[in-house]
Amino acid sequence: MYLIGASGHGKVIAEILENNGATISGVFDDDPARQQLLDYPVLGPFDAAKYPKDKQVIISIGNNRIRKKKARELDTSFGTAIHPSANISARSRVGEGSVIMAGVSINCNSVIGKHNILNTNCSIDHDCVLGDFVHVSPNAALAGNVRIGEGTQIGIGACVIQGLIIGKWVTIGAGTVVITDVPDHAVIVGNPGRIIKYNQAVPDTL
Ligand SMILES: CC(=O)SCCNC(=O)CCNC(=O)[C@H](O)C(C)(C)COP(=O)(O)OP(=O)(O)OC[C@H]1O[C@@H](n2cnc3c(N)ncnc32)[C@H](O)[C@@H]1OP(=O)(O)O
Repeated sequence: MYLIGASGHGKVIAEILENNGATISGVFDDDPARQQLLDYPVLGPFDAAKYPKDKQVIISIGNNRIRKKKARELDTSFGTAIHPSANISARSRVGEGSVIMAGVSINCNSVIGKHNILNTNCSIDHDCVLGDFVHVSPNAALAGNVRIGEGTQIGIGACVIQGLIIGKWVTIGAGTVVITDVPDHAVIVGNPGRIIKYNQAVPDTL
């Protein structure tokens, strides 16, 4: 597996892969200041043409927009990293490029999009549908039948009641209690959650 992104998020993914007995064949980052990720030297920017195509890639970048931009740029196949302690229903699906941290639960009939981050101990209940490039932060919880649009971040410890539709490129603040649908690009905080502003729109062509 190749990792693109040598930040703290990359460390967590590297450890998951190690736990699973996978081989990390290279770690890459565009930032020349990043020289090392755990025991792995950072090999500079990733150039897909230079590396064998038989190995898969995970984009280990926490920022949803940057992760999407990188995914669009790369003509390669993407792997997943799923911590052995994650509890994933056999009736749910996890898209390519997604990473599932320790203690995550995904209950039945849920669909997790591509390049998602399901962070430590988050809980995705039955029949949820998450778009691509979503990040559900540590200890956040989605009740049943929740839909999340592309690029949205659910903040640490936030919760979303059942049946809601959360738009794309939304930010749900830490600890927010979401009890109504949320429109695209909204930033919402508090209990009950209220919109405080809107994120800059992200073009579909990003
Ligand atoms: C492994 C990992 O590290 S995963 C990363 C997990 N990280 C997160 O979940 C972070 C989530 N981010 C937040 O909660 C942020 O506070 C955001 C994105 C909601 C807002 O950040 P900013 O855009 O910088 O807004 P800012 O800090 O200026 O706050 C704006 C107002 O909202 C309030 N506010 C911000 N966040 C919250 C929150 N989570 N709950 C309640 N109120 C909040 C602020 O107090 C401020 O109120 P005021 O205008 O009355 O002073």
